[in-house]
Amino acid sequence: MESTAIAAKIAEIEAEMAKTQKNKATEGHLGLLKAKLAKLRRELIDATTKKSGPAGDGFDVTKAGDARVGLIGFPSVGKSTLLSTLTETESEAADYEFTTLTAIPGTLVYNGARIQILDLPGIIEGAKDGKGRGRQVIGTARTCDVILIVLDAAKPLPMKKKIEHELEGFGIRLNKRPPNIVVTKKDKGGVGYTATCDQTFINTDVVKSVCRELKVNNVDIVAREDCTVDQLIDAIEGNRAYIPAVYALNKIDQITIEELDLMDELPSWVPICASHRWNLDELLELIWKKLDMTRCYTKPHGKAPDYEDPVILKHGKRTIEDFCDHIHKAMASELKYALVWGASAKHQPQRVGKEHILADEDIVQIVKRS
Ligand SMILES: Nc1nc2c(ncn2[C@@H]2O[C@H](COP(=O)(O)OP(=O)(O)OP(=O)(O)O)[C@@H](O)[C@H]2O)c(=O)[nH]1
Ligand SMILES: [K+]
Ligand SMILES: [Mg+2]
Repeated sequence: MESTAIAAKIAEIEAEMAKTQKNKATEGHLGLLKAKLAKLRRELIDATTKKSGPAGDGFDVTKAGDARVGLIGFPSVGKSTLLSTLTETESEAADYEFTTLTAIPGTLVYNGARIQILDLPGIIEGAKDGKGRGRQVIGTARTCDVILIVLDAAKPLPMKKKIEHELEGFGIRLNKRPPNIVVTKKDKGGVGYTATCDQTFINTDVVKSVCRELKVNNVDIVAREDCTVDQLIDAIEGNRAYIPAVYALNKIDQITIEELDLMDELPSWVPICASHRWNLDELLELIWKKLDMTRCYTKPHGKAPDYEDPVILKHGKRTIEDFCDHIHKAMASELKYALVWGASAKHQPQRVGKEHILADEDIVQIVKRS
């Protein structure tokens, strides 16, 4: 199917879902519609990727530094103003929509880490289905370690919902973890389903019809937590990007204190004013927390630790071996043991091997085999 035909079909199903009341009797039908949607969206993503090659997935900007943060939002919410404020890069800002037409990278050094910030064109409703440069923007969002959703503080909620809908439709899951469902595809034997705990939303019938709709005919599925149909579909599809998100509510200079007080309550939200540099410290702190990176300081034998230039380790890659790999390729194979001072050490220093997991701000001395 052509992209536009797929997009039309998607809109049709979304309309039917909106019309369908949510209750026990319609659960199966809704599950089926969700599976249909997932399949169409997969086709749509494939159509984009195949037509324009690998770069067509997003903008052609090389990843640089220790992490990438992308600015996503409707036009004119202040993304470019924010990029220019946070980094040395100047990205044109103006009071008309679609000022920014491509991805503009800037760099920020925070806690010794080099963070690439990507200013992106504004997205609009229907972006995931090919409107404007939306699909390219969302494709780029998939490559980010944190997505910074920029909203206008004057009307944040409807915008937030719409943007989340666009990102979700492209397989991005914000501030969520992958569901605990084990999916094992196989060559024959049909659909097998078991659950290790009580299930509120799914059962054998639901699993079978969802699999049929997704054209996954031979598979074993084990649900290891109480999961929704959406989570089931995500687990079967398997190409979801689980990315932490921060919501920046920009232009708080234009709202009242009372309105501001209400917003402070929401998790992952930071009210800011990019043009006056208000509250950017809190924003960066939250981004840093969501990036979940570990700083480790090297300590050459007989010298003080180097606090200026930490080794930055990413989430899930924080062993001594990862630390060695960061310094140079052969280091891990030359390692005899390491001495570690800090939160991960049982005593100061602790002598550890390759598998030891480091904590933020640990100090590491590598001892090589002679
Ligand atoms: N009052 C106020 N205006 C702001 C703030 N931040 C940005 N603006 C203004 O909002 C307008 C849009 O800003 P941009 O930075 O171009 O917004 P954008 O999101 O990059 O827009 P597009 O690239 O067109 O999607 C400009 O006139 C900015 O000066 C803010 O914190 N407060
Ligand atoms: K603008
Ligand atoms: Mg812009």
